[in-house]
Amino acid sequence: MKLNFDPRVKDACAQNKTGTVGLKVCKAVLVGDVAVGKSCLINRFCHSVFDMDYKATIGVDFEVEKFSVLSVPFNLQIWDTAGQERFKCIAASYYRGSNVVIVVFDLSDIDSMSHTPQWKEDACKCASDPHIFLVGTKKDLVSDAAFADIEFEAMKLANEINAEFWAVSSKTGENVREFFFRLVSLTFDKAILNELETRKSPVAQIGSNLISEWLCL
Ligand SMILES: Nc1nc2c(ncn2[C@@H]2O[C@H](COP(=O)(O)OP(=O)(O)OP(=O)(O)O)[C@@H](O)[C@H]2O)c(=O)[nH]1
Repeated sequence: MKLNFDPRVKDACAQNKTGTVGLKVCKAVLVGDVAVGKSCLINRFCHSVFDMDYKATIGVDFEVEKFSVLSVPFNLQIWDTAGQERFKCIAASYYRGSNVVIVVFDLSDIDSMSHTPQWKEDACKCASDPHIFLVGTKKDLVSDAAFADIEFEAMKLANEINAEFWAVSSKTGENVREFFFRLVSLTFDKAILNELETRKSPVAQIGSNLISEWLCL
């Protein structure tokens, strides 16, 4: 899959012979109703597996995927939260500092889509200017005709909550890698552009360390 990067980001990375652009870390959090398929989406991407049996997430789970993007190391932290009401408080304490909020719903359960604006609002309260994705799962369960209607509604909703819409299936793997690679390229771009911005500003320097490095952006 071909990833598109901002030309300034490409230049900065191409000139990074001395490794001055260090490790970038991105925190992504998945939120959404019970059993919409959050854990399956992560397991499909991180471990290439799919399990038909439902095992509820207790509180939160966590995975790290390591990439090299344009020769710069990039770690994607993926936080899987529980959809069950009784774990909501625990899960919410892990939203803090997220760079990406992935609001998940089940394409075969329209109710789960109607709850996504609330999930988004709760998660974004503690996130830091995050990219927002609206992800419809279980695409394999809906017919093409039904999908066309749901897609129309989902795009409208995505527009309202400032999100990018993706439809995926963790069962077949459709769009899963494409979705995560898109997420990685967007957040990598943003991290590098932030760093370039910070470098331009003399007040942003503490001794010889850049604030962005100090903050691990
Ligand atoms: N057919 C189909 N089933 C799926 C898909 N993704 C998940 N499922 C099923 O949906 C059920 C719930 O999936 P999970 O990933 O555990 O859901 P969750 O959102 O993490 O649930 P909580 O941990 O309770 O919040 C499981 O039985 C999965 O096998 C999919 O793409 N297609």
